[in-house]
Amino acid sequence: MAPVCVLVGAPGSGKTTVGQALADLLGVEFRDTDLDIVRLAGKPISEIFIDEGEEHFRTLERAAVAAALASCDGVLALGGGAVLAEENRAALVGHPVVHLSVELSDAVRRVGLGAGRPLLALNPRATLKHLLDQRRPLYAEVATATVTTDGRAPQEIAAEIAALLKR
Ligand SMILES: Nc1ncnc2c1ncn2[C@@H]1O[C@H](COP(=O)(O)OP(=O)(O)O)[C@@H](O)[C@H]1O
Ligand SMILES: O=C(O)C1=C[C@@H](OP(=O)(O)O)[C@@H](O)[C@H](O)C1
Ligand SMILES: [Mg+2]
Repeated sequence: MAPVCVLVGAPGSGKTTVGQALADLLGVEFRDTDLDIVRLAGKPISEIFIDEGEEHFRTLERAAVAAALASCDGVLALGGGAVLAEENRAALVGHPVVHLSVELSDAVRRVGLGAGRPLLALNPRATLKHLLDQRRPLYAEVATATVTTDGRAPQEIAAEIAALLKR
């Protein structure tokens, strides 16, 4: 069992939204490692960061990525920081991985004040700029395809990915 598509990209690139739209379009399961972590921990990600810290969240995330890659046969969205771990990047080799690319202005507009995203709680724009600079090479490293999301509707992006997967 393996996902038909794994979505990676920065916070606000639309992994969760486009992932759900793509799963609906393909008639397959939608899985999101953030939702798996929240369900297992029994609390929101912001509370995991407050109570146990980011390192603990990353440990839960590595386990969630490994479990989802082994058990999901639909569309799988990862959290934006999953690619930071070498273990996760290695686990993605051989899977169809789509990088949803987003420029700073659209990402800022979409995440707003960063509600629910603890890393963006303090200064969303500056933090997102830093995250994008740091992570763009990592998203590119794991991706087998890149799809631009700026100024485009989730349905349109999902349709482009569906067409890519048919090739
Ligand atoms: N292509 C898009 N155009 C406009 N808004 C979008 C788009 N994709 C996502 N959004 C909105 O941006 C916010 C973040 O989207 P989300 O899917 O949670 O991103 P991610 O999972 O990559 O962090 C949500 O409010 C969502 O409705
Ligand atoms: O970029 C990150 O490090 C994070 C992104 C979030 O997911 P989204 O990319 O779906 O917002 C979530 O996993 C957590 O808040 C950490
Ligand atoms: Mg998400």
